[in-house]
Amino acid sequence: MKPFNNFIAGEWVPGARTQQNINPSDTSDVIGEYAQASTAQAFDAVAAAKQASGAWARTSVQEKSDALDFISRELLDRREELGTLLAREEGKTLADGMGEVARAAYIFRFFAGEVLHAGGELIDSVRPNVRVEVTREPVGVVSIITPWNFPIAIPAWKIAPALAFGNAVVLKPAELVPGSAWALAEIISRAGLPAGTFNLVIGKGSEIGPALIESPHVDAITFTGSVATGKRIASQAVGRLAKLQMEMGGKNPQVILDDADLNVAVNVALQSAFFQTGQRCTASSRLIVTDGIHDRFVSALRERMETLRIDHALKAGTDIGPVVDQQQLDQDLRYIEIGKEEGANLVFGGDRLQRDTEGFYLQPALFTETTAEMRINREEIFGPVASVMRVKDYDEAIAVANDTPFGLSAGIATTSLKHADHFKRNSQAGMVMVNLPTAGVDYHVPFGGRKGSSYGPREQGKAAREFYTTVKTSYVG
Ligand SMILES: NC(=O)C1=CN([C@@H]2O[C@H](COP(=O)(O)OP(=O)(O)OC[C@H]3O[C@@H](n4cnc5c(N)ncnc54)[C@H](OP(=O)(O)O)[C@@H]3O)[C@@H](O)[C@H]2O)C=CC1
Ligand SMILES: O=C(O)CCC(=O)C(=O)O
Repeated sequence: MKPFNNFIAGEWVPGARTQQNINPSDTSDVIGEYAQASTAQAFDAVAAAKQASGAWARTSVQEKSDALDFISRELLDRREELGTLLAREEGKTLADGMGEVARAAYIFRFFAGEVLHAGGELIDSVRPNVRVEVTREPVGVVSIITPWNFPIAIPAWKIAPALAFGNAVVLKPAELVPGSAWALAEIISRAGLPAGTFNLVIGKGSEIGPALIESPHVDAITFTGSVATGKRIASQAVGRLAKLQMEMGGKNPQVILDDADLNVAVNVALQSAFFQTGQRCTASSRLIVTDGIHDRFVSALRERMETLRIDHALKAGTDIGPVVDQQQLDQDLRYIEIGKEEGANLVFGGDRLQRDTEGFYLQPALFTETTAEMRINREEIFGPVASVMRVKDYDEAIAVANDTPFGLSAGIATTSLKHADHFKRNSQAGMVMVNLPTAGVDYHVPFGGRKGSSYGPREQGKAAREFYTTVKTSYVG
């Protein structure tokens, strides 16, 4: 099998070794051999980006916009092929894989437009005969470190604005899912960028990550992943004052009030907690339900859970694919045991499932009679495991919802305008959903959270400009 190589300084470069990319729906299916970059190669990629950054920054906005548009079109044209690859390597369903590729395409299209809107401000000075210009310049070299759960959308929503605003890039995708990132890199390699503007290094974060964080040539680091890795990266980057943006975990609440439409409530809970195997930082794992609807809600949710088809990600009719790998499956099963030991009532699921192919299949699990202090309600599991907390009224619901070290996304199911409005204003989360799942966001508006979930400027939409540019104020006499 011919390996898929790194892309450094405009060349496809073999790594120090290779690693197999395995399908979590069928562990006998090897998707490909992917290069593993050495530390020296990671430094080479940073050096190449440093060298190229000036040329790309000076490239006309028309050429920048055309390049991003080219990438967008090809992603859209190939959404089925790339969606299949994504579903094969990550385990989300084909529909979700194709949806994610389309989302990546629309992100590139959005930033192809943003390139043309970049501009500054002309402001009257407080002094006579002086003019003030506020402009934005590229930050320089951006290291992009991404997780496995959105193998093409997350790289896209970091690469597209980085390039749109004139930066050079080094991408390090999660080692579990190099295929989608490689395919995206291959498209970018044909988009007409000067050599070195975009670089891909595939490999283990603990080995090549430090080069992308500690090199003095790296001006900014954008990371999505776990809190533990985020904190490690922050401590390495802040010492040399690199610009930093981090999206990390969540423990997102979904509030269900007595006055909710039961169907809506069950749909949002089912979607947010279990679809895409609960492997979304925006998934809701804490279902906070008021007393008057509690029993009806639990029984209706349970009934719907029984109908879910957990199977091979590429099989027609599959609702939920496998967990991404053995390590994540072990973590999910461990938390299910912890929940039981803590005295929570496992009303449905939680079992390992056997299917026609050998994969990491897990029946989504629902706990009831849980309390806010339980570890299953405080720690991010990142799997299809949700717990119901019974509360007496809205006031208790919002207090419980906010009682978490995280603050990414929060949802409420209600028909009360008063409660919906109060929740929007008082939820301590970066994103609030009313009668919608906590997961599944638009690509053209700000994305990010508060507290332990996020650090640094927001991602996506117009807000992305803040991280990928630096402001200059010029005074002209
Ligand atoms: N808030 C958000 O937007 C999101 C948050 N997440 C969170 O991410 C976690 C799951 O993703 P996962 O990929 O396991 O997260 P990790 O934090 O383990 O990994 C994220 C990325 O960081 C890399 N990495 C690991 N160690 C280092 C290091 N020392 N230096 C530099 N890079 C490093 C990883 O590489 P490698 O793969 O090679 O280890 C990977 O590319 C969950 O906790 C989830 O909540 C996930 C998606 C979105
Ligand atoms: O919910 C979404 O659409 C995005 C979620 C996300 O970025 C994540 O889970 O990593």
